[in-house]
Amino acid sequence: MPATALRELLAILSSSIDLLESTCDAAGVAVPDLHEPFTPPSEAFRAIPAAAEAASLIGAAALQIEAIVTPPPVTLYRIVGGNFRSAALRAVFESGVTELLREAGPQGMHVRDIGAANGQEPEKLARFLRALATHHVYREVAPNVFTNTRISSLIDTGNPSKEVLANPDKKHSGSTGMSAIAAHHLDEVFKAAAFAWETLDDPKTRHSGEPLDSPFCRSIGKPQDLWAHYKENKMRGERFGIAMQGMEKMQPQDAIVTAFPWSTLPKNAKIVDVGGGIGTSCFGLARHFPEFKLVVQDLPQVVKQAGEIWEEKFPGVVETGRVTLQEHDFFTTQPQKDASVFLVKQILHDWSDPYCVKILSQLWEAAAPDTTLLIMESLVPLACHDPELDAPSAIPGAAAKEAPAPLLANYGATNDMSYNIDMVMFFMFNSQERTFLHFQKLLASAGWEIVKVHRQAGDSTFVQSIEAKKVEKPSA
Ligand SMILES: C[S@@+](CC[C@H](N)C(=O)[O-])C[C@H]1O[C@@H](n2cnc3c(N)ncnc32)[C@H](O)[C@@H]1O
Repeated sequence: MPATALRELLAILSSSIDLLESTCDAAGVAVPDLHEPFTPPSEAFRAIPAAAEAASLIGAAALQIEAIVTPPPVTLYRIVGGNFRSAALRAVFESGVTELLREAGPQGMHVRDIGAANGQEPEKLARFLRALATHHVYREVAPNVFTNTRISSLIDTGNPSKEVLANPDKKHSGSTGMSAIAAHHLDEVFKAAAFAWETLDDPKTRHSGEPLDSPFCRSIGKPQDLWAHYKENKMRGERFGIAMQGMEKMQPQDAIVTAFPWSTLPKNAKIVDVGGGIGTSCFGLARHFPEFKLVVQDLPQVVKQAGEIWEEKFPGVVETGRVTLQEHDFFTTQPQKDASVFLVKQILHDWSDPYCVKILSQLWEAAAPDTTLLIMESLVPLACHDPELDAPSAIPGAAAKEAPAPLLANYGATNDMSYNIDMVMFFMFNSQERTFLHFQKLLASAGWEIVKVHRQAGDSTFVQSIEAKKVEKPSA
């Protein structure tokens, strides 16, 4: 009798669990405990490529088995009801429940006591928490008594619950940034998402790539892009700055250091982080390559925030001139003409193709012949095998590792962060994440040629780095 998909998936599951356990045993690292709070060291196993691959296969196989055996309406409603759970998470998160549960410890806290501390209605809290506990975000350890899990602890600001509740606008200060990115997605992105169909249904905005035709603009009821919105809404703007650090936390620690062979550059190389935000990428570079000259460019209000954060993290480094924080609009002439590397991380995904060409053209004008353009973005994989990337001439690293059949080639929902971010880009900016071939064409149109794609060990990250060199600009 031929093996059924279920049996094939079980075989993948079983051999991958064996491999994960033996690899972790050999390396002396543990497979994380779902009930323990998240800590960065608990992710150590994922730095071992074999363990990371085994974990991806386990997740992909388990989710595919689940899709086969679960009643279809239940699976459908996991999608339909995604926003219901987002709303529940926002309610418990914004009312300081995660911090209260951290302080209560592993025995948990009764919703009555949570309500007494945060002023919320205990019964409503219990309903939200239970819905989330069903997905391992929080845990009901006894009737109406909840604790954090590895997942819910990710959005712990780490600050005392009293401070979080008394001063909610400042609660992300000093956090890892994960709480801020989640809060950003649960707030302005969540609301923008609700207007996706209205934007597509409207013939005036259906085919547009203009930022002001985004679902976000529809959600706030005015033609104002996110950056202008943040100038007006200081809390959201500051939260976004901290959220960018959270973005980094979703990737392997110091992913920037392995994103490119930095040590091949001259000791005093100048790295220009274009649209660098508060300079999150440069934190890692500053730590590992103390002789590099780092320039972080962004809009004025972000540069101001960056100044405060750099002073806190690396006191005095800006005064030494090792790190320059520069106000610069990347649609205008690039002032740095002697860059070894133009680092452009998670910028192009904010803009539709015609805008990206403008940004890339400014960099092309300022680049020396040996300047490297390093773009860090998600290279979105197809959900099936990508035959276009089979060609022997394909650029090294262009093709993502694909999962074996009968798994989805992209490892399914265990690897869906790039699709999440792609949706966010549409909601907020009317822009997108791109496939490798899309990037290749886009860069070529602005005079850049991709020479290599650097992928992280195990490729468990959702941000890859695309190395490109300046070539002749195609004639218009
Ligand atoms: C998604 S964030 C990425 C930040 C940073 N590269 C990172 O990965 O942490 C996009 C950044 O682009 C900046 N930005 C938007 N428009 C800009 C412009 N015209 N010139 C320079 N920076 C801009 C925003 O202020 C924001 O910091």
